[in-house]
Amino acid sequence: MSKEEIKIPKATLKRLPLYYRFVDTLYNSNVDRVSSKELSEGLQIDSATIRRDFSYFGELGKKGYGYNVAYLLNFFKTTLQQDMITKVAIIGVGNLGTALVNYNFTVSDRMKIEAAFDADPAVIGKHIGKIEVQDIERFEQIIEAQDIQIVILTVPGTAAQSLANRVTKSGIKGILNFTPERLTVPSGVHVHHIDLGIELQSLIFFMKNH
Ligand SMILES: NC(=O)c1ccc[n+]([C@@H]2O[C@H](COP(=O)([O-])OP(=O)(O)OC[C@H]3O[C@@H](n4cnc5c(N)ncnc54)[C@H](O)[C@@H]3O)[C@@H](O)[C@H]2O)c1
Repeated sequence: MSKEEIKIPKATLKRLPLYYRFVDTLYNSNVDRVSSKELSEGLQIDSATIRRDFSYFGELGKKGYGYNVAYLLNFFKTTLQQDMITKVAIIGVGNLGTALVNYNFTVSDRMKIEAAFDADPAVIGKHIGKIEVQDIERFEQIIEAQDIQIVILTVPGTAAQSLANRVTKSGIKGILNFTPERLTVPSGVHVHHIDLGIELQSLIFFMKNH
């Protein structure tokens, strides 16, 4: 069966960047091979899950040999389309937005926040590193000119849905939503919701129960 015919579960896809980052670290430390047990210990994901995840991607390793790190790295890189630069815009340059623009994804030099927007005249025109905060009124014009593919929302929850409507109308197909608001978007648009509260809660749960 070809890779295209296999429906890879969302949970597996969400773990891909973790695998990528970990394998990249191994590669940079001159490690040649890694077993699913080592991956499991390093990533704190049980080895059965790792083996199942990897089984969706075909023959990535040999039994008893472990996985070839260079091969894995290349595979994850391609799968994550790391060889294409993904341009990201952020809307809402307050506490969280400023931190994210400053951070600008050290995991990869192929994903970049290239534009930032806000509605507050006190924030518009500010520079955060190389990024100048633009007036949200100019959103459509700028994302088209800069070929932006993903939008991060770090605005108050009350502004999130109307901005999501505007963002999807402009043709953006991916939103990373940090607001507490559950967004309704047209089909074909992907929304990932990040909630530190839920992450913490699940960490506490695992600490208590495992
Ligand atoms: N997901 C998480 O784990 C997490 C953690 C902290 C905060 N948050 C959420 O992230 C969001 C931002 O938090 P914050 O502390 O940075 O808030 P903040 O008030 O510091 O920043 C929000 C920014 O959005 C701007 N804004 C408001 N309406 C806008 C609009 N229509 N268009 C463009 N810009 C607009 C404001 O001018 C402000 O600069 C909130 O929704 C908060 O609940 C999420």
